[in-house]
Amino acid sequence: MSLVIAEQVRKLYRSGETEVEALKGVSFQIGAGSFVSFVGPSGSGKTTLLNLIGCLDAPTAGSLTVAGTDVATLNRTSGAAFRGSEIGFIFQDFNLLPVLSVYENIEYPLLMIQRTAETERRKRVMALLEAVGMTDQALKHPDQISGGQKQRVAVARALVTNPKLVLADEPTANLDHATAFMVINLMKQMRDQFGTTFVFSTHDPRIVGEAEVIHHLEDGLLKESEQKGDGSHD
Ligand SMILES: Nc1ncnc2c1ncn2[C@@H]1O[C@H](COP(=O)(O)OP(=O)(O)OP(=O)(O)O)[C@@H](O)[C@H]1O
Repeated sequence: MSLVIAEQVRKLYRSGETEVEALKGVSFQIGAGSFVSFVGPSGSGKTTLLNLIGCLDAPTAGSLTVAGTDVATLNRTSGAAFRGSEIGFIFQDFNLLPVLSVYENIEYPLLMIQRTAETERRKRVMALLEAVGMTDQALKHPDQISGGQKQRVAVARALVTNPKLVLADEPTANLDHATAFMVINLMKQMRDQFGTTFVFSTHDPRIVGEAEVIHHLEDGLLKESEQKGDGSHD
């Protein structure tokens, strides 16, 4: 079953007289429960594509379906509700709130987006803290933990709403190689444990090999797609 279906997706940015065609017609499908990477040089369109899949922006042409919803049918309000229930986000600069503890950062989407009751919130946050190995750091604040630990917290926060899809734009850009490798493998473990589909972008050839499906973007076009092994998992 495909969670994301893109057909001839184009994105044109206009500012004044200038036009940039960031995506020039890309087609692909992302299977539910898969671990996928978009790789390509700077300016190839990775962020643009992840923003479209994340319903943060709309395609100029073509069709894009995410979790059964044609993203063109979403407006500002329904788009926000859709993202809140179906999609988790991980960012390269972690985006943790400095005034909140590790526990509160993970809990935040449940309060702000899903308005979950307290007992259920506690249950979910504790389970995610455990899953990402951060239980003993729960009361610390972001400035008291390492970059790798911050990204672990961000992975937990992305998963706490139980989304079908987690999107990570260059999640390892601010991490050294060993830590980058650990974070990517944590994401893979989370896919195994929760069945969540993970899609990340990178231009780091050292970690891209960890993905099971690799889409190569170049100048707004999909040049090649590789599937490693049989793509199946338990
Ligand atoms: N908001 C925007 N307005 C105008 N042009 C844009 C905008 N966002 C991106 N672009 C252009 O679209 C193209 C693709 O950019 P995009 O950020 O998607 O690439 P990328 O592969 O993510 O690059 P990087 O690895 O450097 O983040 C580039 O030419 C970029 O300058």
